[in-house]
Amino acid sequence: MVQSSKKNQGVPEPTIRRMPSYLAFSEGLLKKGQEFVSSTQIANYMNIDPTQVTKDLSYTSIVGKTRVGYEVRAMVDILSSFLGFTVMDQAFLVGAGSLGSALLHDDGLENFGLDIVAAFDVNPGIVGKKINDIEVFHIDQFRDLAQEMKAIIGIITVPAEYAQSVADLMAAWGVKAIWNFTPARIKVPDDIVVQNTSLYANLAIIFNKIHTDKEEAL
Ligand SMILES: NC(=O)c1ccc[n+]([C@@H]2O[C@H](COP(=O)([O-])OP(=O)(O)OC[C@H]3O[C@@H](n4cnc5c(N)ncnc54)[C@H](O)[C@@H]3O)[C@@H](O)[C@H]2O)c1
Repeated sequence: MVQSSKKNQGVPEPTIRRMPSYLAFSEGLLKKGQEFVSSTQIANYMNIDPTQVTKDLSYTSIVGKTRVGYEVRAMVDILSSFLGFTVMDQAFLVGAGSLGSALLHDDGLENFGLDIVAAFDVNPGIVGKKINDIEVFHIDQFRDLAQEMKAIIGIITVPAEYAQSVADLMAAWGVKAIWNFTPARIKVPDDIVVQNTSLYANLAIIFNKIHTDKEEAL
C-alpha cells in the first residue's frame, strides 16, 4: 500500500497544481483499460512540454519504463496518495449560508481527503439543523467542540467583515490550515497554512480575456 505523506515539502506549487490533472487523466485511461501512458501523451493532454511532465513526476515515486512509459494504475495510486487524497483530514466550516451549505453538500470533497465534521453559524434559522447530515452549531460552541472533534482544517465562508474574527478563533484552537473563501485577507501565525480561493477572481480573468479579445478584434 502506498503511504500518503500530505507533507510534500519542496515541491513547487505549479507542479502540485498540475498533478490533479495528471491524476484525472490517468483515471480516465484506467477506465478505458489503458495500461501504460507516455510523458508525451500526458504532455499533449496538458498542452505542456514532456520534459515538464517528467520533472513533475520525478517528485513522486512513479518510475517510467523505457519505451512504454508510466504504468497507469501506479500513476493513479501514487498520485492520489502523493496529493494527500487517500488520507482523510477533518475540517470545520464556519458560515453555513449559500456558499457554506454548497460546500457541505459537496460529497466529492471526501473523495479528495476532506471530511467536514461540523459547521458553525450565528443564524438561529440554521443553527441546530443538519445540512447533508452535518450538524450546524452556534459559533459560541466552537471552542468546546473544536476540543472534542480535533479538526485540523478550518473553512471560512462568512461575510468578509467577520473573516478575521473567525480566523482568530480557529488559530486560537490550533488549526493547521485555513481555507478562506472570503475576499478578506486574514492574518494568522506563520505556521498556519492559508489558502484563499475565489471563483470571482477566476471570473474576472475570463471577463478580462474576452473583453480584451473583443477590443483587439474591433
Ligand atoms: N470564494 C468564492 O468563490 C466565493 C463565492 C461565493 C461567496 N464567497 C464569499 O463567501 C462568504 C459567504 O458568502 P455567502 O454567499 O455564502 O453568504 P451568506 O450570507 O449566504 O452566508 C454567510 C453565513 O455566515 C453566517 N455568519 C455571519 N457571521 C458569522 C459569524 N461571526 N460566525 C459564524 N457564522 C456567521 C451567516 O449567518 C450566514 O449563514 C462571503 O464572504 C462571500 O464573499 C466566496
